[in-house]
Amino acid sequence: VIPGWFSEISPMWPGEAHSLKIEKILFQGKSDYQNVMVFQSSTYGKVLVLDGVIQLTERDECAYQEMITHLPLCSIPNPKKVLVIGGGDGGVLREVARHSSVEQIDICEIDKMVVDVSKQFFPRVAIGYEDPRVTLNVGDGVAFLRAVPAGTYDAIIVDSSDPIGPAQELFEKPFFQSVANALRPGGVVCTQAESIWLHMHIIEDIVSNCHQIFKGSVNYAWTTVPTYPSGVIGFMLCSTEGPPVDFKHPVNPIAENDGSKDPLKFYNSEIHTAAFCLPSFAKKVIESM
Ligand SMILES: NCCCCCc1nc2ccccc2[nH]1
Repeated sequence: VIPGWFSEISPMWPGEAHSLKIEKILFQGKSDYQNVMVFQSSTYGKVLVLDGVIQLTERDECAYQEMITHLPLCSIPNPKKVLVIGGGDGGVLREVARHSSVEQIDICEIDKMVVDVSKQFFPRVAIGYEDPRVTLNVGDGVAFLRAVPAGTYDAIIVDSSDPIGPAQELFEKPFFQSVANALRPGGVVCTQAESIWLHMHIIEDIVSNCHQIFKGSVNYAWTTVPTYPSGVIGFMLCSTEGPPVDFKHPVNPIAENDGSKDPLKFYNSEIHTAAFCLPSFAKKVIESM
């Protein structure tokens, strides 16, 4: 441990640890589910850490929040009802709210402390909660989805942490099945799907489960987030049987400057299409299934 530095040590990336210089620790707490910490870094703004793993930094959260949201929502013509599982920081809500066709935004986050800490320390991320279309449910996403009537949502975004800790069940087959049930025909899901540099085996399992459950299209996309180990993180994009969804060519363009307080910083239609281009070592696993 280097004094004055935070190192992100986790069994999710053995033998490596991304480090950020700490200016000041702003919050440390333990919720019913995990350790929660916020610190002011010297070059990435404020940083949110759960159980020692960086969830977001002010400097680069735009890449993750914009891509996990607009890859699915720009792939269907007229999203109206959207569900967010996880995403308690509010960043995905901020991005969903940019879509004027959306009428209802439900979110199910298990840890109230994440919501409260984000509102206190990350107001430009938690601004998503201010949209009148948003309903917050504090609880387990697995139970929430079991209670959702079949075919309710046009899109579901699973902004989870990793399969170590409270999000473990969000990577298992029964959960994917409950997501498929909650989507309308031709509805879409986008999930946080790890790193092709670090987690090809986890990705292989996720892609296999998705092919068994989602009878529309199944695609893997990825983006760059400098403060995530390996510098990249990916997304599973799937659609249920019904009107075909071509994830690679957005049908529903989002204005790159939609007049909101914080305009898009990362997503655009070219990077949407590019996100599905994979290096050969990943392509041969993912696209051969
Ligand atoms: N909203 C949570 C995003 C994920 C945060 C935790 C995390 N950090 C990662 C780095 C590389 C691959 C997967 C990762 N998962």
